[in-house]
Amino acid sequence: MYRIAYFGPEGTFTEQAARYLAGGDTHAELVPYETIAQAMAAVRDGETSAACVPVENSVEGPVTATLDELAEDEPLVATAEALLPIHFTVLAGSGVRAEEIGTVASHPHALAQVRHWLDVNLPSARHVATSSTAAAALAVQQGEYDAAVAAPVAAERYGLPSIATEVADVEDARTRFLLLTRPGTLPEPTGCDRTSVVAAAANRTGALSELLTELAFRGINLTRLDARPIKGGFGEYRFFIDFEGHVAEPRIGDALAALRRRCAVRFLGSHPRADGVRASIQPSAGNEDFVSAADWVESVRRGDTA
Ligand SMILES: O=C(O)C(=O)C[C@]1(C(=O)O)C=C[C@@H](O)C=C1
Repeated sequence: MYRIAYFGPEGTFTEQAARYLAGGDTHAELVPYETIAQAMAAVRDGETSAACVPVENSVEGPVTATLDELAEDEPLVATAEALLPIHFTVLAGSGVRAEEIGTVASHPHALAQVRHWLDVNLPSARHVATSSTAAAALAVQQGEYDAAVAAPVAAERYGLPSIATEVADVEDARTRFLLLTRPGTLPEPTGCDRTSVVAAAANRTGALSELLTELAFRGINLTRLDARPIKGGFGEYRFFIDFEGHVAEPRIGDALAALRRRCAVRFLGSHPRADGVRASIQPSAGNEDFVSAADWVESVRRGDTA
């Protein structure tokens, strides 16, 4: 049985992403964990084969708990990703009328995505952060709070009436989710891939710029750059860098080796992009250019300088 841990409880957006990523695998068992750290520990400990967690949202940016967990402990790699449109449903406790709502609970990322809507529609409600959107729905069901901002599936799951649907301050808001496994066989390159690393750039002038220049020199397009503090070293950061391409490609392998020469790098995976965008290749920076240049160096070494 293929077991996938996910950031739960039941009814989170992450559960929807995990179902999508499980695809047609009817043998996949989805197992909820209360925190992102616990879902990732489950795959590290071998309790599950994979973990599904959110990594970035188009409105609120990185999911820092996921980034920090990826940089620490046993390495995990992303083998697939999902991109979900994010529209919220506002759920009220049974018998609670909209004008009586004094508390509204949700995951901080969700509250941030509907701040304007809440200011206009529930101006006197106090915002309460919960571990996930579904945890907020559960708390409302148990009478702890008056309302929750949650995924549409949570209404049915927790039997709560919705007072508003399709709620989102920013149209087209999306969250990207990763399917993480212990390191092993990589997915095949498709031409529309994303590679992720975390690099501990030295704390000195130009260190980050040198890393980015290695990628720029090879015509590699970045898709994300986030800095997270290294705990216990005030002012020291590690950099999460996502870029187009797959480690199996010569140009990406060359870039990774260059990053590795400069600082400690943890590889976080190469996998197909959910949006299907093809990697842009700059003139003289294609895989065949890297291969033929390396062949030429080999021929020079053999004494064949023609
Ligand atoms: O709480 C949930 O439902 C989640 O799956 C987490 C999460 C997030 O971390 O961004 C996922 C999607 C939404 O953007 C809001 C919350």
